[in-house]
Amino acid sequence: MIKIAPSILAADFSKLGQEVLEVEQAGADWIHIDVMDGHFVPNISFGAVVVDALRPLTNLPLDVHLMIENPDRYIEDFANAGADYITVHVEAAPHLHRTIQLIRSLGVKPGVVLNPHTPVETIQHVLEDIDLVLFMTVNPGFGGQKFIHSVVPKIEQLSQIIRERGLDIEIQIDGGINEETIVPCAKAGANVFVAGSAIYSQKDRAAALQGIKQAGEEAVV
Ligand SMILES: O=C(CO)[C@@H](O)[C@H](O)COP(=O)(O)O
Ligand SMILES: [Fe+2]
Repeated sequence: MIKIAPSILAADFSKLGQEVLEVEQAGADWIHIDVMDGHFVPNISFGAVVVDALRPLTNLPLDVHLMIENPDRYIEDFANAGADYITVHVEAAPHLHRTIQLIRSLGVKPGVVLNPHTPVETIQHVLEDIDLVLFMTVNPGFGGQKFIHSVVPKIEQLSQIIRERGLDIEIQIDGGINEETIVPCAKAGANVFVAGSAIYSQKDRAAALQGIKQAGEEAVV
């Protein structure tokens, strides 16, 4: 089953609640929340107060993508704010088991994120401990960037490892996802897709979201 997680980074922040409800009605499966600190990535977005504000509005899973240094310092804030998934970059988490255990101990599903050039081998020792792997298909920091195709073999590599080890891990893709780019990723085994500009920049967000989802579902039949 293909899940779509609209990224609110591309939404109109002056009416964020409405923007979330609109994609929920359009059939969104999760809400993707991009947290940027201006250090790990060259951009600043928002913090846990936004998760806290959105939590009462929707029952959809809130998927928090932390693009920050020292993620351990802020994980409790995001858990208390109501995050369902918290994903941390392996490039920013040198004590990865500790970080994953912290997320799990707070009742939140842990995930790890790989930048486009970071090898799958870097997470092979934590796969038994996580619920989600997020492959970046752009360099993190901004919405609206071009999809990097050379990530697709990494998705295939992880899918094979997951099959061999009999694990239950969601494979999420983030960056430049649209009706075309979802196809090779879904074929490679990914099942959760973040889409920011491809949904929020469209007048008919419902048609955009459903078009992307349908393209993903058709790719795997
Ligand atoms: O994490 C990030 C960017 O760092 C993403 O979640 C973007 O927000 C996705 O935007 P599009 O590439 O779909 O416009
Ligand atoms: Fe993201």
